[in-house]
Formats: sequence, C-alpha cells, structure tokens
Amino acid sequence: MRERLLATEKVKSIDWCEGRLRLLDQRRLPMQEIWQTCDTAADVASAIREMVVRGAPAIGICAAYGLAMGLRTRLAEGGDWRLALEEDFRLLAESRPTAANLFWALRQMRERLERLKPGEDPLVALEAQAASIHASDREANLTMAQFGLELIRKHRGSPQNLLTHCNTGALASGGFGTALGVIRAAHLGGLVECVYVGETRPWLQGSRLTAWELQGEGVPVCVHADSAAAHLLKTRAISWIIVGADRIAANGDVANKIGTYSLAVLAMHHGVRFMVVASTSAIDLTLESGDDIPLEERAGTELLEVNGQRCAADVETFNPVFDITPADLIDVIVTEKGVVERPSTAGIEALLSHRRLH
Ligand SMILES: CSC[C@H]1O[C@H](OP(=O)(O)O)[C@H](O)[C@@H]1O
Repeated sequence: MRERLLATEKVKSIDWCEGRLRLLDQRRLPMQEIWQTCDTAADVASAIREMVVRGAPAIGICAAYGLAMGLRTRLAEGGDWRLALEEDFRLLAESRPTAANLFWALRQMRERLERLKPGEDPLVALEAQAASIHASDREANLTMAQFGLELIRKHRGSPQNLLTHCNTGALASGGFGTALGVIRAAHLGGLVECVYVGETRPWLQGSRLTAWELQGEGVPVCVHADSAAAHLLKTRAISWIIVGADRIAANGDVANKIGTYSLAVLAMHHGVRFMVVASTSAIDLTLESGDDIPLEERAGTELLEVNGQRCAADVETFNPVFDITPADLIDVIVTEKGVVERPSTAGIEALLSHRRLH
C-alpha cells in the first residue's frame, strides 16, 4: 500500500528550495493555484496567521522552515544571533494558538540549536532539521494511512461510506494527509463507496480543499452542508467518521475543527465508528484534558463575509474555529506509533512508551 500511495501523490502545498519557502495559497483554492514566496520568519508567521497555509502539521513544518530563514537573517545581521532569533521564535509561536504541531516543531528546532557542536554551522543544522520535520511528517502519514486502512478493513471488508470534516490532506500536512491519508488508502484498497465531506464553515476547508484533493484522484466525494450531518447520518449508511486533530490532551480529548464535537455526538447516537488520525507530535502531555487546550477564535468578519458579501453589519459573533471532542466519544486514535482504542490517559501513555495495553 505504501508504494500505491506514493504513486498517487499529486498535491504539494509546501516547497522549500534553496533557502526559500513557497506556499500554495490555500485561500485561493480550488479556483486559483497561486504560490506565495516567504523569505523571512515574519513572512511565514503572517502566512500561518492569514491561513495562506493551514492544517496543524503543515503549520509546524512551515514554522520550522521559517525559523531556518530567520536564522539566516540574524547571522547576516551580525551580533548575538541567538538572542535575535528569540524574536523569530516568538513571532512564529504567536501565529496561531491551537495546533500542537506548531509548538512541537519550534521545540525541535530549539533543541537542535542546543545540540550544536563547536564549529558546527547553525544554518546547515536548522535547515536540515526543518527538512527532517517535513520528511518525517510525510512518512508518518504513510504509516497512519496503513494503520487506518486495516481498522476499516477489519470492521468491514466491503466498499462503504466514510465521512470526514475540514481538510486533513496533503494541503494540511507534509504529504498525503492524516485522516485524508487513511481515506486515500481506503480508496486504493477498494473500501470506499463515497466520501462525504462537510463544507466546514466558515473557511470551507471541506468543500474547497478536501473535495478538490479527492476529485483530483478520482475518489467519489459528496459535499454536504455542516448542518446536514445529522440528517445524513440518519438517512445514509455511514460506517466511519474520520477526522484529524490539532491537539490531543493526555487523556485523549481532541481539539479539532469546529463541528468535530457535534459529529462525534452524532456518531455515538447513530452507531457510527469515530476515528481520529494524528501523529504523536499532536499529543500534548502537559495538558491533562481538553479543557486546557487553547481554542482559537477568529474575526467575526470571517463568519459574516461570504463571497465578498456581508451577511450582517455590526453584529456580535461567536467564531471559535476549534472545539473539543471528549475521549469517550472517540473509538480509536491512529498515530504513526500505533493505535489507541477507546483512548484514555493510560492508553496514550502506553502508546508513547510503546507498551501494549492488552
Ligand atoms: C492534518 S490535521 C489539520 C487540522 O487543521 C485544521 O484546522 P485549520 O484548517 O484551521 O488549520 C483542522 O482542524 C484539521 O483537522
């Protein structure tokens, strides 16, 4: 399956070439494929904040490259580059608050700097570390795709309807995607009748990005309004809801795109299995439960403007872009290190220490 997935790879949203980062502007997809060039850490922080690039793993990868570019600038300025680089760490860390991968990637870069040997070129070291974060995310997605495929096959070995939310594909990661990587593998394995995709208001990551990725690979896809999910689960036979994660607390609670929590409640009510797919870089053991995960709220204008039309003026808005799905609503969390059925603190600990629970 690994080779078959590699053969299908079409979408690439992050391009690192000769010390410069180019990003496929996801705000313009699917109607326009426009690439934006970032030359500095500030450019990358802005691209993350403005959603040029989005998706927890992709945000972490870009922050790593942004820090490498920041170091190049600081070295050219002369003086105490370590002190000056702290500004770049801060800019990138403040770009968005929820995705654990952002802070995990920045920590990886900081630890690489702390391991510098006397005489070692810091720029070479950081650029290599950023490339390694990118490559290992892509590799983790290939591994998770196969783990997820086996869970789907074990549950039912025939073509079935799957439902996903937001975009967790190649656009949101270093390649192939997390939840969408599992769905890609299920399609290649002949187990997909149709993939139902929620539009994912207000940024429409589902109807704009996921539908575009799946259509491009001939995967049967059906877009529905977020508010249609309950009726869809009541009237059509959906076997799995498969989503990504921006941050997973120590007890298995999951922060993900707004609307994920309601899908998990609906899954429980309708007897649909609920799978979360995320690499262990999304797990934040410093947080006991999902109650501690910072949930980003974005400007009300993102809610009130549709296709350039204002829906209402000067009205109060409630626009959190993430919510928390409690672990007891999740059947399984798939990571690159293995799967955790009925996630719990003990299950997460066993996964990370490679201990088998049963
Ligand atoms: C591969 S997980 C991507 C994750 O990020 C999305 O949020 P956003 O588009 O706001 O960055 C969504 O929560 C996805 O599950």
